[in-house]
Amino acid sequence: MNSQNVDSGSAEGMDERPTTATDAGIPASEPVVDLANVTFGYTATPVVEDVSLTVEAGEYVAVVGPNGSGKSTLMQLMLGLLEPDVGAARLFGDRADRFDDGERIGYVAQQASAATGMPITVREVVKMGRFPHVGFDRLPEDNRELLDGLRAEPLDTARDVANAVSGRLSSEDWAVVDDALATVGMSGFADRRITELSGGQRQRAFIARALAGEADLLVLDEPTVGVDAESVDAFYDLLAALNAEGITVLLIEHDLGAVVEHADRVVCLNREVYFDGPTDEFVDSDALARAFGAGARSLAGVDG
Ligand SMILES: Nc1ncnc2c1ncn2[C@@H]1O[C@H](COP(=O)(O)OP(=O)(O)OP(=O)(O)O)[C@@H](O)[C@H]1O
Repeated sequence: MNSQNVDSGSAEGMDERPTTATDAGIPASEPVVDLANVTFGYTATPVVEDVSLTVEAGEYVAVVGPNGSGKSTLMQLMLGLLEPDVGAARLFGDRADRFDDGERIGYVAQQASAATGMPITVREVVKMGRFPHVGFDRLPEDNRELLDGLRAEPLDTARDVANAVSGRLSSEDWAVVDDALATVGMSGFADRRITELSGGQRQRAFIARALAGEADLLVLDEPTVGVDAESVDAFYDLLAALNAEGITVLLIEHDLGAVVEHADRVVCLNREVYFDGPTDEFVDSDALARAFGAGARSLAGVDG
């Protein structure tokens, strides 16, 4: 285990995170994302055409492409938020549009949209990550087991039932919340309002929410737009540490310099896939110029 706390180097909170696809309950052969010949258009004209790609558990994949090239649309197809006109999209082995295990996915939006109108504290944001895990689902399905629990450990079992009925977080849930805050280096900001944070801190709080939800896929849509350069570096260090723990990272990124530095694999899109492969091969290929047009000369300086 080598997770990092961005601020202090602590590895708290990551000990129980699955490290392999098999540990995570996913058959090793089951891709996290699987698109087969997917075509989609909002109108009769496709904005994503004949895209086939798979993302395996533990990968760090960046999707790049010019403005309007279909990146967000592709992400929505991957997550089952849009249905392909042609082809098939699968998520953790299920049809993406029928996938109902949402807590497995942590979504971090552009910070501009994440920032709006949330006068709640960081801890409250992170706590939301636990909501799918609380409630009746946590109680034993078998009544006999519940009765046995009441006999053997009446106080603990009664408290579990009360928590389930009220949807309250248990002390274990709060420990997960605190661990997630520590992992992203935000323990000291737990009681700060989310509106009173810098862009980079806010994005780390949203990552903590995903960790508290025990997500094993992180989907990030241009997460560092508007975040200052130093915080951007810390943010990517955090993503790398989480990926090293086995979390699959799927990143839409505008900043090609960051992609080249951090992602293992690049999918370069402009309606169709222009390139899909290891980042160093992308750097050496002509995919960038073809997808972005003749003006795209420098990886670090391209305005996607
Ligand atoms: N809800 C929608 N209804 C109709 N057209 C849409 C919708 N969303 C996106 N489009 C169009 O689909 C195309 C692809 O858009 P998309 O947002 O997927 O691209 P993108 O690569 O994410 O762009 P950007 O980098 O600017 O965020 C664009 O031409 C866009 O105008």
